[in-house]
Amino acid sequence: MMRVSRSAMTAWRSILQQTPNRQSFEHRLRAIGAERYHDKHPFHVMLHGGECSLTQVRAWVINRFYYQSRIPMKDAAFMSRSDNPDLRRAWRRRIEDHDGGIEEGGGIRRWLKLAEAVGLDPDYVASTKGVLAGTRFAVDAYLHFVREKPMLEAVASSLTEMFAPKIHSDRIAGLLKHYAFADDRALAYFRQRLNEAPEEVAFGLGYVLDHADTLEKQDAAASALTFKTDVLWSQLDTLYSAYVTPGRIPPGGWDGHEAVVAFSPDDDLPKGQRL
Ligand SMILES: O=C(O)c1cc(C(=O)O)c2c(n1)C(=O)C(=O)c1cc(C(=O)O)[nH]c1-2
Repeated sequence: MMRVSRSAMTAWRSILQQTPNRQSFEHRLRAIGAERYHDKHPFHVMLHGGECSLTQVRAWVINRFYYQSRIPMKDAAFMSRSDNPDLRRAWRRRIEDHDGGIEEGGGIRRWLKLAEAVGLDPDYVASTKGVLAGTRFAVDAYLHFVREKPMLEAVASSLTEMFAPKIHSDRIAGLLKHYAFADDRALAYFRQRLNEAPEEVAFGLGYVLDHADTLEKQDAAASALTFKTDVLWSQLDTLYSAYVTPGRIPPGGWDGHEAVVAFSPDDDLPKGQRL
């Protein structure tokens, strides 16, 4: 029988440990979403289950706009750091998705259609006045992360999008079922994301799996994705604290009345708590 020395065994074990397995790494990334993605946040459970008052829906639309508005800024920041034309070419459609062309607009304009549908002045929403400080802090942290961290981590932080199609489908179904304002025009943002996100995810995931070629890099990428789940969760925590129980709106936050321009059919419904 061939004898293997203890030192050879140790060397072999360490080689095995340092050789990252692509499949198990992808599994590890997906497990982060299964455990921490914001579909599980109580605010989303309320929103999709028809438990939010219209005021709470409006607060969400106002605050979430801040995230929308910063996404193309973070993508532009990302592109500005890359000297690789192939990477920039693949990435630039993200900016087009959100900004669109002059005539048709993109995701930002579609979000403002949602703002109109819930009876808010879209100019107010676009101004980002009334956005909670906690929302700004969380979203700005994402922007800084993508500006400053290694490219691998910057791409990995976008991978929460792997979990977004399910939340967008659940949201379309939930809003249509429970809220009179919800129609195709109001929900166009989410339907369009269902078309856009899969290609972005395929590219981002491929990039991360290719470039995380050591255990150390895999750990860094997993931490980046975890950080991003925190960014998303924190936005909903601050919203919940301000507009759900006990409804403590901090200084500077939308007061529940400003910029409400149109009576929405949902104003009539005796749903949940109203501010
Ligand atoms: O509705 C959602 O829950 C949700 C989540 C996320 C996400 O997981 O970051 C994005 C979006 N929507 C989205 O619409 C979007 O365009 C988007 C871009 C990104 C990103 O990090 O680059 N995330 C998301």
